[in-house]
Amino acid sequence: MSIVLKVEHLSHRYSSAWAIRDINFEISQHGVIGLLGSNGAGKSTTMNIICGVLNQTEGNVYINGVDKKKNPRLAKKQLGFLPQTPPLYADFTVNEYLTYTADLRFIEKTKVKQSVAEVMDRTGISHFSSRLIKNLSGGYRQRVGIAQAIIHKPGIVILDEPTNGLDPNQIIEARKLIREIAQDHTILLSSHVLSEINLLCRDIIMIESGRMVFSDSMESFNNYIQPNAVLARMENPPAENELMKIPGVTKVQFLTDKQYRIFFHGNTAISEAIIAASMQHNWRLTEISLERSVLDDVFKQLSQQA
Ligand SMILES: Nc1ncnc2c1ncn2[C@@H]1O[C@H](COP(=O)(O)OP(=O)(O)OP(=O)(O)O)[C@@H](O)[C@H]1O
Repeated sequence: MSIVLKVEHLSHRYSSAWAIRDINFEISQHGVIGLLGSNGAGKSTTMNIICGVLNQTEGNVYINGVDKKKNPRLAKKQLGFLPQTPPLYADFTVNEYLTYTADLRFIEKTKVKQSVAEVMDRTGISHFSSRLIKNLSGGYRQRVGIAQAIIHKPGIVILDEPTNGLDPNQIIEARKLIREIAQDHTILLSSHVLSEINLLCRDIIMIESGRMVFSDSMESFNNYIQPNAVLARMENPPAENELMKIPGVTKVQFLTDKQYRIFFHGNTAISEAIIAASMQHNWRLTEISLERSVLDDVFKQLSQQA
């Protein structure tokens, strides 16, 4: 299987401080790969280097086998990029902007019109072709941003926090579009939200404080990370101190007057204990599920296991 993106011993230093140190990974097939890390972990720095916006201090990036340092123009031809702030021109119409980006991407003059029409269709923005970008909603602007990233049909598409700042409906639409695009592109997508990566990605690369702390399939990540909270709903809800009496429970958070996040320590049979207590005291438990998405705890677990 051919390797679409290879990152080798990548490090970067801004003035005196290192932002990333010795990042290594390979991506070799279609689908979405998640780059997870908290704010300031080094996601944008890594992506900006891969895309040629920033030159690394150390290490190498190969796109479809092409060394980005030695042959940047050829490497960048095979890559599409949506930075955290989409590079849109507010006073252009969608059609004008995409025609301009087609030109920047060296699409042959005779094929520009067709490429713009195709990409607008692909990203669901054809009906806004003549609208000024400044008059589009956030969700549609993001679609235009994704359209410019795939107009030249690159092998790999880099999306830096693509759902950040969108409202819940726009997030659902953006995820749907990303899944569709992933059918014939490899996508590297960054986020600081674990549930986002969990929903969209096949594989996960996790960085923290500039270091890579995990790289494997989403499935192994979920098996590796021990759950440490339970989400529960009770129709006859007990007081916090009643729940704290269950062995292993360390903290109780009220989400609504009937819903709780119950943190526990080292006991995966906690659900059984909560169910038993609910039966005994008639709390009328109607929903219960294990939660793995509290990012700070994930980092803590990974650094303890490293
Ligand atoms: N231009 C810069 N000059 C100096 N330091 C920088 C610069 N850009 C980023 N940094 C620092 O490098 C580290 C990594 O930042 P980076 O933006 O790559 O993280 P991130 O994971 O993308 O975070 P966020 O999700 O907040 O964008 C941070 O400590 C940040 O403060």
